[in-house]
Amino acid sequence: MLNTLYLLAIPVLLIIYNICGYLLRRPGQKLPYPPGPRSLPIIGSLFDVLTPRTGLDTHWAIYRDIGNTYHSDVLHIDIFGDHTVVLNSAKAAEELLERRSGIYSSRPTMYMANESGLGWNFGTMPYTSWWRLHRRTFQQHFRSDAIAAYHPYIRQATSRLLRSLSGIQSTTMVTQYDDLQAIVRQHAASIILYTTYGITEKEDMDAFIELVNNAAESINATAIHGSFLMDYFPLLRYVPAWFPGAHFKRKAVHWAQSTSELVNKPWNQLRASISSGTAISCFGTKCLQKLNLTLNAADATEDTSDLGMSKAASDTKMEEVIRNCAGTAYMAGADTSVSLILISVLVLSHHPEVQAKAQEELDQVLSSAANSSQLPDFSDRGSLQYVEAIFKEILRMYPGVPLGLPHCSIADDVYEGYFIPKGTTVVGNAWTEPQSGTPSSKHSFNPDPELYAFGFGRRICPGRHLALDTSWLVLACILATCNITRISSDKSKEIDPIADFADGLVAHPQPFKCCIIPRSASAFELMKSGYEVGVRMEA
Ligand code: HEM
Repeated sequence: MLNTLYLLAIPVLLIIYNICGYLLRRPGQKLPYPPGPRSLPIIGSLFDVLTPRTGLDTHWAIYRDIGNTYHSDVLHIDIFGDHTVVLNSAKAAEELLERRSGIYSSRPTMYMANESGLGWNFGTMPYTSWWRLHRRTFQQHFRSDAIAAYHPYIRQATSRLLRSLSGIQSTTMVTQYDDLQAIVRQHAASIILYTTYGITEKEDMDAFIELVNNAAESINATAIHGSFLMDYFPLLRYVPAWFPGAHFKRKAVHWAQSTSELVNKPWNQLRASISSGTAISCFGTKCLQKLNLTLNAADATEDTSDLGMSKAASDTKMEEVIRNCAGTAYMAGADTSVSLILISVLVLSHHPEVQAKAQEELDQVLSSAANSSQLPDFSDRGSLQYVEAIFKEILRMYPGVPLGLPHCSIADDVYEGYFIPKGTTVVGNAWTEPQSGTPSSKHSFNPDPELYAFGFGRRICPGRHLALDTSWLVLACILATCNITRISSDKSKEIDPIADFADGLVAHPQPFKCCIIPRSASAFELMKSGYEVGVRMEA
């Protein structure tokens, strides 16, 4: 009975919602919306977006294909009166999200993410002074020059990754996806936990890796606009979790538990280590130290005026900002670099000729360095142009967060004669670059994929310097020491690196197998010793 009532309520709410939307439409709106699927009464283009074509369809591939159908790089999708504009070209994304960033830097209200307790994650916040305060606090410590201070730890973590890969190699020829994924996850999480909270203890690390793996599911599932009906019907958030059919609410309650633990547990641990005098210098300690210095200084200059409250009240708020930034970094950094490294391994396994050419370059550059038989280091990066080209090409062909986080317009706008109303969700689709060729077919890039894989304008990923340094070093070290091959006896089950990705905010390849084999006995030794032998200091 309750189920029937619930099902009847949905169309009634839809009709009221659409009538309100129609009545509220601005009279001046004469220009057409950008091209897109025909909008049916009430539901709009819902079926064009939802229709599963194969079990492996992803939102970014669907958007790209709809764009091809309508021969337009700017698409308009209307679902239940909610406007989404998808930008399927660098040109359109650059014009709207970069040049007109004054209009397009907000976020749509992410109802399901908020219900899942993600309101503290500043990636989900609209363009307000509260967001600006978070962004400024975060950026100061994740700039390119600030990241260089973490290079010694990134080398250590890369040594651990190589050692684990060499361990797999000694026990079995075939690298199973689960083993590879576990090694890469451990690597990414250890770097972000160290840089953010100064966490180095193995037991702590393991518990926190498990925590972020559970919590990352929430942002992965909720951040693509329209993944949940609640994005179109905010009223659904008032449905109680016990209500029949309200699976989404039960999911949100479950996620809210992990996301709350994620933002609080490592933060409380950092606070405790500061109190006991055992804290390691990291994002959290540096921010808190700066806050204390500012509070104690007579000429305090920390700009908290944005908060619109007294200095005393803003102290507590500032600590909340720092805690939120740390939690956002922890969540954003633990999953994304994993996808980039796994994609790199998968793509390289399909291109032995590219590996051979990169190894030629690496051998040449490393043998001319003062101490031969070394691993590539950050100071070699400028000389490794072919490795750089591979890295950029992988970012271009397989951007790890293809749709980024949704932007939202805060004013009416017109682009190429099309009307984009205020409040439109605007999505830059980075998955539209050609996925043909080999991961080495280019040496110059316009646009630079290092930028476009990381989003746009004022919301561009502020963690990209850490992500790029971390992933580049892994790629260069694996290329220097290993050959990656496909499993020839298992061809029927090979993963097509172009098609087979799981849908969600972060694009993870479907499980695949490969062989990661040391190139020689000395390469095997190097994998086991890592940077511990002959670490070169930064120039
Ligand atoms: C390969 C790894 C990564 C990729 C591909 C990536 C990509 C992205 C993309 C596409 C966005 C959305 C930008 C937009 O709205 O236009 C984003 C946002 C963000 N990323 Fe990353 N990211 C990566 C790693 C990281 C890391 C390691 C951190 C933290 C240290 C981080 C922190 C953030 C934050 C805080 C935001 C939200 C920015 C805001 O809303 O103002 N990301 N990232």
